Amino acid sequence: MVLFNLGGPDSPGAIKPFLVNLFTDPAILRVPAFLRGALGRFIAGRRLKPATENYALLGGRSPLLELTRQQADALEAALSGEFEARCFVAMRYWHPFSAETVAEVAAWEPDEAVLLPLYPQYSTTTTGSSLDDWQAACAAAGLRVPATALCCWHSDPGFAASTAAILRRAWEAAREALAPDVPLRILFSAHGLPESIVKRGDPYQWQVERSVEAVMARLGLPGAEHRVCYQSRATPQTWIGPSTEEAIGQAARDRVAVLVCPIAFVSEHSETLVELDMEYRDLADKEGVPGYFRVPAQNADPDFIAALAGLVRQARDSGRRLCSWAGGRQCPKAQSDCPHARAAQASLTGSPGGRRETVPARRARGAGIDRPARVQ
Ligand SMILES: C=CC1=C(C)c2cc3[nH]c(cc4nc(cc5[nH]c(cc1n2)c(C)c5CCC(=O)O)C(CCC(=O)O)=C4C)c(C)c3C=C
Ligand SMILES: [Fe+2]
Ligand SMILES: [Fe+2]
Repeated sequence: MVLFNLGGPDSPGAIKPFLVNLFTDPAILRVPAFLRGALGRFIAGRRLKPATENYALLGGRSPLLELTRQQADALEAALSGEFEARCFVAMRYWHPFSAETVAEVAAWEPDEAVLLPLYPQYSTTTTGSSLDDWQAACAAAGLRVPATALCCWHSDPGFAASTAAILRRAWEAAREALAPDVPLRILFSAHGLPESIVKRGDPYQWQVERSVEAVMARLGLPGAEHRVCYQSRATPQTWIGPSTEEAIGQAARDRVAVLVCPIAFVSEHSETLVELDMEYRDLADKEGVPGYFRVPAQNADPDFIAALAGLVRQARDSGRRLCSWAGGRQCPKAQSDCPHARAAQASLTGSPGGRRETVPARRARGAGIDRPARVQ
């Protein structure tokens, strides 16, 4: 298995190159290639001060890698009795980059790979970018291994149930802390996206809404009031809304307390620990919201890890059905399975799928896993 996430700086000196990597990604900065380098570095420079201040509050570094490694270890342990599996981590904008992880994977010589982006909802800016990067790193290293990518698991029952259980515990703690006559509203806060990206067909917002429905259906609190909102606007363009700040302002006007539940992040990092726990809490105090509570991210919660293990089992049983967002079409609502389970199969496996081929079989026909060139 390979778990993908965005990555975060591991020291104050890493913040600038991390931001440059992020803002020069063509999936994030959609301008002609000849402009992207200079413009991306300019935007990264503008973001450096606030990002540095945020990471300083976390000791100068992001906890994301450590928490993702804990998830990887827990997932490996959860599947250990069933098949020989190792779980690797690849980050998009800071170490370990895909190229580094491809080298590790190649050295282990697996029969097959399950690619599991730790983004429940598909966005071209996250899952799409990570899988493209992985594919490019595999091609550069000559790694050919049958791979299944789990691209959209926004409504997976295990994900929804484990999230609902964590939310339920937080709801009960919040209710105990509040006076009985103060209403409590759940704010599902997802990372925002520029509106233009959604208009061009990115299914992320639609999938966020499906996740919220799936969690609410399992929460066991009929009538609990909830809203969806979007945080972490990082550029001056129009982003999808309402923003989490607006939702907090509305809660103040409605005189209701809020329980903020991250719905697009499955680990703690700067956008939960700083933005949600510090900035938005301060805003809620300032606006006079009668109570502010936050649902913890899943991290290595055992039920969540069991859900990931279920996804991996499903992927292995699927006959290597690949799922990749190709062509910018919206997920058709009627389709319960992932709607873009087509084109990437050939590109990731080098074959149109079908029976799994083992490492010895590939070697026998001279097409074994090539050892990658030295990784930078
Ligand atoms: C145009 C900019 C950005 C888009 C689009 C975007 C989408 C997006 N991001 C996540 C999850 C994470 N983002 C993280 C950090 C981060 N993201 C942006 C910008 C965009 N993200 C910036 C500039 C940063 C750096 C931090 C900062 O400057 O505030 C992180 C990791 C942070 C950490 O502490 O490790 C995650 C995770 C999602 C899910 C998403 C779209 C769906
Ligand atoms: Fe998909
Ligand atoms: Fe982000």
